[in-house]
Amino acid sequence: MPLLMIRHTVRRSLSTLPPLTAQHYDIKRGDYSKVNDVDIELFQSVLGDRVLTDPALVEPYNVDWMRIMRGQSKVVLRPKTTQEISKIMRHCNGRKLAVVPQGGNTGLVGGSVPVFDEIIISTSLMNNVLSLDETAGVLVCQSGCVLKDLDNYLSERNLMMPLDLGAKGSCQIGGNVSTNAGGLRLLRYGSLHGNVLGLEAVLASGEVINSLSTVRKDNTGYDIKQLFIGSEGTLGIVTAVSILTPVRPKSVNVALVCCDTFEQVQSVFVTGRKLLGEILSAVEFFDSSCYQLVKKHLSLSLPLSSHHQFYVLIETAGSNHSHDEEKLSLCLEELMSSNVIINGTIATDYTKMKNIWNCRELIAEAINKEGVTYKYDVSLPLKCMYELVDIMRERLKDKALCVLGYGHIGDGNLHFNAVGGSHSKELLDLIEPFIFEWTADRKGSISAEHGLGFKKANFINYSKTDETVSLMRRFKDLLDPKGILNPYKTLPRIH
Ligand SMILES: O=C(O)CC[C@@H](O)C(=O)O
Ligand SMILES: [Zn+2]
Repeated sequence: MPLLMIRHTVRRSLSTLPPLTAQHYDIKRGDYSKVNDVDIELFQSVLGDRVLTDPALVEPYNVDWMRIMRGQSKVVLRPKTTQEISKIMRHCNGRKLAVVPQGGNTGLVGGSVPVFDEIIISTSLMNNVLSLDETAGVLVCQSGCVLKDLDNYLSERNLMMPLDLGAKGSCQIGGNVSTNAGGLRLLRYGSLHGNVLGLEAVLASGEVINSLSTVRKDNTGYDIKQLFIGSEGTLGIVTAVSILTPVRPKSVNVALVCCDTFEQVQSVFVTGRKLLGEILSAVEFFDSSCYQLVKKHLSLSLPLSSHHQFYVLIETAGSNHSHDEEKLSLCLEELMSSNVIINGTIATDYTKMKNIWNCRELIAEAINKEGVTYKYDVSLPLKCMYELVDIMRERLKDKALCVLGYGHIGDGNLHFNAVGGSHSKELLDLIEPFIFEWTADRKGSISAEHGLGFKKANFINYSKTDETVSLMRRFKDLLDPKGILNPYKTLPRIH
């Protein structure tokens, strides 16, 4: 029996330009069958009226959050149970019908929407909490639970999700796990590879792999769940997750500081780590262009003047409010007296704290309102992280409306965004493959946390060796021999 039914909320983007379809990408449809009436009848026999074929209802599932990619799926399936997914997959595999699993559809690399007419399997109705062990702090839930709903549920029990991201109001835990989402507190709580204790997944054949362990230590051979974390729905459909839930901190403090140079931003991080130690829970940075866009599109009241080059958000999470606040104040004083920061403010109440976080968390939303965005999410050594933005700003001058850099400085993760007035091949060619080469030359990763999806799949070799990609293909062939699960994604496309 489910313990709780939770609500599903949807984040919408307001961009109005028509998204690109497969024709724009010069890629061929795979050798898959087309959905026919007999297939629809079979789906209806399993799901009843949870089969959508009305084009108006299917449309939102075909278009990604950024509204830059559109698939042409004719059918959306909305299962509620693992067994229903298993039956659907058995049929699709037998008929060689391609499918795309979809959670909250908040991905940024085109991984969650169809490219051609893949059947969309939405996990939105799989939103039950299955168990919570409050003593061990282990939650087990279906994959369609919305991240924020889970966190709210846990907060009533003084626990929290180890993961937090801007899309928390719509993204689903199954999507988070499938894409190995990083987010805002990885610095403190670590990645999903460490926090997920177990999962359940349905393979292309319909076989259910129950690896839903709830123990912290399980050293019984190959750790199969790790293969599904970050596989972007290409190896199986994650249907349930078992995850660690840390104790919710009693005291949270947030400061925003501003700097003139990126060297100073790095010093904020180094000093913060040294002086705040174990209570440091997030260090995020954004440049002045981000701040300007947030101001322009979201009319937030900005806590500091908008004329500085860089802003750094520092969060502490601990158990003793006055002690933590004092430590944070001392840290800011030290940064001021050593001329690392120009100004800074500490939020003294929840509203101010939320306002500072909004300035950071809503950057992606503000950028989306500006125009067609070329998004890159790279891991780089801290010392050369912003150099990339400077180089790109020079390279794209006169071609891009706006160039922005922000990200999770504590994780060495830069989000580089360039905004154009419309879809522009010229702009794209100036960015790619240059940005991947530059990143690979510095031993970075071409995807720190967003995944490869459709957009970055063909560039995997900048971050993985031929032998590794070949091994990935062998895993794919083993688990999905007909290649029906999320085709055209993650692995490089062979034309
Ligand atoms: O928009 C982006 O490039 C990053 C989105 C997200 O990962 C964030 O950190 O806000
Ligand atoms: Zn991010």
